[in-house]
Amino acid sequence: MDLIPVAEALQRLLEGVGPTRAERVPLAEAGGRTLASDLAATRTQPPFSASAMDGYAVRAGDLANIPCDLKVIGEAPAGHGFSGTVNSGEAVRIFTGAPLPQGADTILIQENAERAGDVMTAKQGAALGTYVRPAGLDFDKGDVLLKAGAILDYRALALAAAMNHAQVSLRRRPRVAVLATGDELVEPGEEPGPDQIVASNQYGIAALVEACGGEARRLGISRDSQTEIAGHVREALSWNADVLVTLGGASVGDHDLVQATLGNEGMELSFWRIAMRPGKPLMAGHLGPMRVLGLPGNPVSSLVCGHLFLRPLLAALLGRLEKAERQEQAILAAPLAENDRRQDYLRARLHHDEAGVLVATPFVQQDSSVLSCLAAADGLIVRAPHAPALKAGDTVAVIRF
Ligand SMILES: Nc1nc2c(c(=O)[nH]1)N[C@H]1C(S)=C(S)[C@@H](COP(=O)(O)OP(=O)(O)OC[C@H]3O[C@@H](n4cnc5c(N)ncnc54)[C@H](O)[C@@H]3O)O[C@H]1N2
Ligand code: MOO
Repeated sequence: MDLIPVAEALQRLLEGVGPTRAERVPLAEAGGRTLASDLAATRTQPPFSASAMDGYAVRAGDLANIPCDLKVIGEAPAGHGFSGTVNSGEAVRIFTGAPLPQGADTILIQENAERAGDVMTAKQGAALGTYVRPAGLDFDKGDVLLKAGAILDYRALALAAAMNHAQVSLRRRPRVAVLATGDELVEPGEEPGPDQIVASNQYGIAALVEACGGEARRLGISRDSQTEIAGHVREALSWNADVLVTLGGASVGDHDLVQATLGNEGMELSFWRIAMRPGKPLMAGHLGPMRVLGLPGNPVSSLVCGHLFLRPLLAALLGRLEKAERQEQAILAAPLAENDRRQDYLRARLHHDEAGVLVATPFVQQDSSVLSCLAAADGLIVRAPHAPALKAGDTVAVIRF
């Protein structure tokens, strides 16, 4: 069977994936989540012309000849506007955030004024409108400032609050069940038998899911038994998982039972085996409404495939605005041999040289079981199938973690 190009696999994976349903969530619980609909301002901000500094509300025309004396006729702290009018020759003591009184058009900061009783001496002039924030400087009622699909990061969250939304309509977090498979695996903290290793991927994938706005549920480790794997698949279905991610058992060995088991459970296979390294045995399908992403067992293969496929799948389920992987150009620090038919993803350190140019240094060790290099890498060098040999100083495409 031919290996499928990465771009085609990604396109097929995302085909027909729509966003999860919307739910109303209190703003305090909305951080990091995704808006389901556009958010418009319910009020104008600032709602009135306001002072941007502590000082005196004056008429700019009164400051034509400096120094000059103005009569202080009242005070306007934030939250308590002055109700009178500032006429020529008058000033109001004002504080940052207070509404600009009627008649005044300019703020003279207190550093440029001297006060004696109810007389203020202006020591410097101020151009018309200085330190006045006009009403609507930030936004007007009805302005759509956050779009459906935007992530409510700390900045967007503050803006939603300023727009006076106590609740927001968000996409339900996609549910992702994560199943590790293999007789050789034990959970971290357990004592492995003589032929066993500690399983790692399920923790990495679950963390990736949470970081991408999903809700992860680790189903534990299934032995290499069709009955046991099937039991976990049903568990994922009864949890109403949007996605089941299986780890391992995806290749061609006698004990690689995941695909066959899923097939017996009714999974429709979308594709299997991708022209990429690591990650060749990646598999995708769906079992009723539940998408299935079968990742290879090698830890680096699982996590690189998670980065390249699971992240965009979660973005699509959340209806997020930015889905495409951003590639950058970097200068190679070491030569690379000609590539074979699989698109290569090489773990690399990235840094900026003295001239500010991005430099990529591939790790010598690229075995797909070596997690330490993945954790130390800043990104991946991407090499197209059959890319020619490169020397140090040549340009490569990179993606950052
Ligand atoms: N004859 C062939 N053999 C293999 C091929 C092939 O095309 N022909 N493909 C190789 C490639 S590429 C990969 S990648 C691996 C992936 O195979 P599986 O997805 O079936 O993974 P396993 O065999 O179950 O495990 C591979 C490796 O990873 C370890 N593993 C599994 N799960 C975990 C986990 N949760 N945490 C940590 N480590 C895990 C497992 O012990 C194995 O060492 O197949 C090649 N073989
Ligand atoms: O594709 Mo496997 O993921 O090379 O190691």
